[in-house]
Amino acid sequence: ASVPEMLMEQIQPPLTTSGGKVSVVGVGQVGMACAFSLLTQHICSELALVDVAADKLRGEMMDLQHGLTFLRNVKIDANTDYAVTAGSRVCIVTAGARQREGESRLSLVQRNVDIFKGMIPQLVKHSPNCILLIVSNPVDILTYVAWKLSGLPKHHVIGSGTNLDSARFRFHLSQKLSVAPSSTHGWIIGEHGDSSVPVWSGVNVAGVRLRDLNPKVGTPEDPEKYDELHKDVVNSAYEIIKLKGYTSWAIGLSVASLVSSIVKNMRACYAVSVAVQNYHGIDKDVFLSLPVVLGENGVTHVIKQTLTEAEIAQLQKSANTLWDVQAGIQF
Ligand SMILES: NC(=O)c1ccc[n+]([C@@H]2O[C@H](COP(=O)([O-])OP(=O)(O)OC[C@H]3O[C@@H](n4cnc5c(N)ncnc54)[C@H](O)[C@@H]3O)[C@@H](O)[C@H]2O)c1
Ligand SMILES: O=C1N[C@](c2ccsc2)(c2cccc(Nc3ccc(F)cc3)n2)CC(O)=C1Sc1ccccc1Cl
Repeated sequence: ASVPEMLMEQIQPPLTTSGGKVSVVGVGQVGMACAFSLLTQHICSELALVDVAADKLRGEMMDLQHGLTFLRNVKIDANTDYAVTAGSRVCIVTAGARQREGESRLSLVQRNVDIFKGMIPQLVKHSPNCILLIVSNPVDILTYVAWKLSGLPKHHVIGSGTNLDSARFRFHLSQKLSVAPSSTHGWIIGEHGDSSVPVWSGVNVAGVRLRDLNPKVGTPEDPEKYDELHKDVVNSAYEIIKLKGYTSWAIGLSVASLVSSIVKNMRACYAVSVAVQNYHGIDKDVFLSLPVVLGENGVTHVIKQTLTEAEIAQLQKSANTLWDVQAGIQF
């Protein structure tokens, strides 16, 4: 008899799949930060990695596997073949071409569309009921592209959107108030990145709105310059790129938080990129960030914020800009 046969008596064959499988496509800086955050926060019971760079892919898989002694047992697998992702609850997409020096957004979009054409149908073929979570940039446009290529219902496709923007905003607010970031609340919505929209009416600590304490909060006339907090969100993104060349830890943690709400059906609220046609007077078929409820079947509710005319105008301007870029895409 073999050692395993002498060691243990099999009662029944163990299942080869679990209910908590998550796949990450793209094992670059962002993808690996997502993977590490998922593992160390015990969010998934299975993790599959995919990339075109076969050696890096295998190296990252082995390196994570060797840390399992210090974690709960997670089945970690990796392959350039998408079959490795079969049965995933969530597929996180961080793969993509990086913007070249001076490259136009449309050019970068088309290069990423061409990458998505080979990726998205494969993910859906192996996990037809998965939630697609797009991180690759430009994230709002690529979330629309992923939805178009996937054939999935819109509420099964989300982009990380302004989840990271909001997290950075809450951090900067926490530093100004000397209160923990988890207790300083503020929602940034709309287009991810330079044109995001801070909803100042909702900025609060323990339900006390800063606008009720000082109506000038968020306006250029504010002597305490709270409006600088939104500028800091954008500036810090550029500063990190200048300092370390990429961003990883905050986006990895923010993505893991989104995945946690989905796989554990927590129904927590996040500002993520969703199909926004017919919300706030937006008539274009685009994806922008709004506060939504995330559960195991994806987006179950959109929170109906009261926005100012200026905020709505910014959303509609972004919707038109994205629609113009989307019109130029060769699917
Ligand atoms: N949404 C956000 O808030 C946010 C924040 C940070 C970064 N990002 C975006 O995340 C993306 C990844 O950033 P990064 O720093 O990890 O880039 P990276 O270059 O380090 O990693 C990209 C990975 O994608 C892989 N890849 C390329 N083509 C592929 C394909 N066809 N199939 C599978 N894998 C493929 C590459 O081999 C590489 O490992 C970028 O688009 C970046 O702009 C988004
Ligand atoms: O923290 C980042 N880093 C990135 C980055 C990561 C690796 S190389 C560049 C970043 C940083 C700064 C600008 C920028 N612009 C951009 C626009 C469209 C694209 F398709 C790709 C990148 N992107 C990618 C990205 O989306 C972020 S969040 C971010 C960016 C700009 C403004 C506000 C926020 Cl919250």
